[in-house]
Amino acid sequence: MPSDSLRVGVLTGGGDCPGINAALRAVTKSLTLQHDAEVLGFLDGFRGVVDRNVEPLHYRDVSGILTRGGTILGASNKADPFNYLPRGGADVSAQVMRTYRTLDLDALVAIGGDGTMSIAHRLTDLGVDIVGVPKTIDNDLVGTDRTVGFDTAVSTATDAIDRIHTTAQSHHRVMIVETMGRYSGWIALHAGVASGTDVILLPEIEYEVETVADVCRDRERSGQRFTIVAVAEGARRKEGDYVVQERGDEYTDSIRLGGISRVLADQLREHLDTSIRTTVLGHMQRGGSPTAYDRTLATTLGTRAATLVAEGTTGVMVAVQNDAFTQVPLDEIAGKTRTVPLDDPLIASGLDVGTSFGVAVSDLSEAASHSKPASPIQP
Ligand SMILES: Nc1ncnc2c1ncn2[C@@H]1O[C@H](COP(=O)(O)OP(=O)(O)OP(=O)(O)O)[C@@H](O)[C@H]1O
Ligand SMILES: O=P(O)(O)OC[C@H]1O[C@](O)(CO)[C@@H](O)[C@@H]1O
Ligand SMILES: [Mg+2]
Repeated sequence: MPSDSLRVGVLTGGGDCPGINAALRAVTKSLTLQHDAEVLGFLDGFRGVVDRNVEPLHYRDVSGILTRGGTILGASNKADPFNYLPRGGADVSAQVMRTYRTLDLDALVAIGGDGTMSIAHRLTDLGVDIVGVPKTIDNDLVGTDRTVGFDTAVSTATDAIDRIHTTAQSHHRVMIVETMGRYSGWIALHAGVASGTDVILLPEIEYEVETVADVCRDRERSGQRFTIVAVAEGARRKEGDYVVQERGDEYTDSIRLGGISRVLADQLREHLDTSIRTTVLGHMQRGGSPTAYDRTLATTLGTRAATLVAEGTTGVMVAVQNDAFTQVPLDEIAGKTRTVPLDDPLIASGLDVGTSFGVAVSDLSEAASHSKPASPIQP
């Protein structure tokens, strides 16, 4: 169906998060209002591209979704066209190319996380013109300081830990709160510092059980008869393994992390008589209305993606670096994970206010001085 006007497909890949709808609204409104483009929305991420399950997106379709969590298009984290799980892991990228050409698309906007950007990069090599928009509560995409959804997840986790605080205090307990984030500890670090937790355990710093137990004991001795621990789902004890909730080809990465809070509780019980309770925040962190920050970030990144598509700059992801907006080539992002660097200023500030990161401060300072830039993690 040839057409003179710009035709752009848009999809939302990977796990959902607050602010995706705000980005979708920005992309669609900007393309239709400023560039007179036609916008087509694929349903359920790349699944919709493979199955050609697509709907036109008009201005009115994205009116009123700025504040709404989730994604009106639906998402899938099992629809990698190069390893298409609904068809036993087959390579169905040729089907993606057929859809792209049959619909006569000029470009595709992919709103997603690291997995989506890796797929986008491979499709770029096949001739698809793609612009990525970074979203994920995990904040683990390289090339951008912030991803849409992270700020809201941190707010939700902070609010939850604040609530845990009062019951911990009343019952003189050790309370362990488990956050999401896969192999990076951004949510635990930010929510932990924001809520003043006593211990923050990150995937980037393998913890020592004895050090965590010492913090609880020292607090009790000094009259503070409760301790709050924020633990990222990807955290593990020194020389220990990741705690995996489920394994299977149907899961992203073949591994679904989860359960470290209960493992840690059992480890601490070997050292403490104190009552210990655990809370897994889980998918609650992915829900709710986006914060003002996530709404403005999504709107800025979404409109910039539309502008890039209109001027023909593709093969990039829009990004924010040092408070300035920019774009990064997809080949610099694909297959990488942005972990928390040990010299992150928030770790230093946490240490300054007496927060433990589960290891001796001297060990941490030593490691920070040798810390390398973020690199891909092979679990
Ligand atoms: N390095 C990679 N290269 C190619 N495909 C990948 C890679 N990492 C993940 N994928 C695939 O990308 C798809 C989406 O990945 P994932 O579920 O991680 O979503 P995402 O876009 O990264 O968003 P989020 O991490 O926020 O959920 C999955 O099908 C996954 O198998
Ligand atoms: O949607 P699922 O398969 O439960 O995935 C959960 C994972 O997705 C995320 O919510 C976002 O990547 C991670 O923090 C978490 O480990
Ligand atoms: Mg991912």
